[in-house]
Amino acid sequence: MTSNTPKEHPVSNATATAETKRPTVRNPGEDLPNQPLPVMETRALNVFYGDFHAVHDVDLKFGRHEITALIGPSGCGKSTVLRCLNRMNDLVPSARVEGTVLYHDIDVYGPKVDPIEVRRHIGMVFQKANPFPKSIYDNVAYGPRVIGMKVDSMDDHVEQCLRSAALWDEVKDKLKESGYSLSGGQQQRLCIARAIATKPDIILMDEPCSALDPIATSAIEDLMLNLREEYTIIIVTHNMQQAARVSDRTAFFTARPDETTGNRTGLLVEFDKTSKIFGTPSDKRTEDYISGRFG
Ligand SMILES: Nc1ncnc2c1ncn2[C@@H]1O[C@H](COP(=O)(O)OP(=O)(O)OP(=O)(O)O)[C@@H](O)[C@H]1O
Repeated sequence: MTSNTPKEHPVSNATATAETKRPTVRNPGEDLPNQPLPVMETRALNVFYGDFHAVHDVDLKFGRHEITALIGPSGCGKSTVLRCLNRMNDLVPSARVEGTVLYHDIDVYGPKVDPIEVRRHIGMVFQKANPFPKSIYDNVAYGPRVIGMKVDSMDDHVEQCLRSAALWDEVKDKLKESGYSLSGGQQQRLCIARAIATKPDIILMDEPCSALDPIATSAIEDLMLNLREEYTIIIVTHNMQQAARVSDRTAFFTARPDETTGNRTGLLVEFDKTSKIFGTPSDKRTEDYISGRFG
């Protein structure tokens, strides 16, 4: 991210050595500070598509090495908020962002910030697995090569990324085969390996399991809990059980219709520890949603 960007940002994957990794994976919500120690933050985030006000005044803090789930009914702006975090909305011509998005106190929409660099630090995994039409090996090696990332051995790096994505044992004998030859769940893990290959700090996941069966979903959820030891993860999910199973904190959004136009603008209702949101939410709208009375 231009000269403003710290070269060695504090939670860089590159600095996570074997000694600094925690020996066991903690359970979601375990050992959680009351307030997140934010890696990323939105302040009064508003998003418009043309004249349509899609998201209103979102203030959120995403804690380091935590999984934050964004939940809420369809159209409340979860994906829109997620895409603002790594400037993916720049690719939508009608999209306009107001407010502030901070990454390690750097304004990601600042005039000197390069969106490509933002996306290098803040990777993304999409709803539908989208491997490149390349070999399994090249899917992982592509990003590091394109950005000229220095690695001692690309073979070792590819292996490490595939191991981190819990895919190595299944593909180590067919690295030259196409990424398309894998099952849907394996393709999604390949996309996760690809996302971490450029050593991001944060991984955004937009409904990463919605196209997967329960077994593949379970594998991705286990993987997320492991990845959280090194990365900060922000996930959009429609699956409330999934949010409850994997996330440390949950943000519940809803959509409020405009009285004159009827357009529905998304807003953040409540953000708290996941155990609180699913146990004793503070807002009736959250309670209605998680108990299935609405949405
Ligand atoms: N590219 C776009 N152009 C115009 N409007 C958009 C665009 N993307 C999203 N919207 C609108 O913005 C609002 C929020 O959409 P968004 O996809 O962020 O919600 P969501 O909560 O993620 O929904 P879902 O759960 O159905 O995926 C919706 O009204 C949607 O129609």
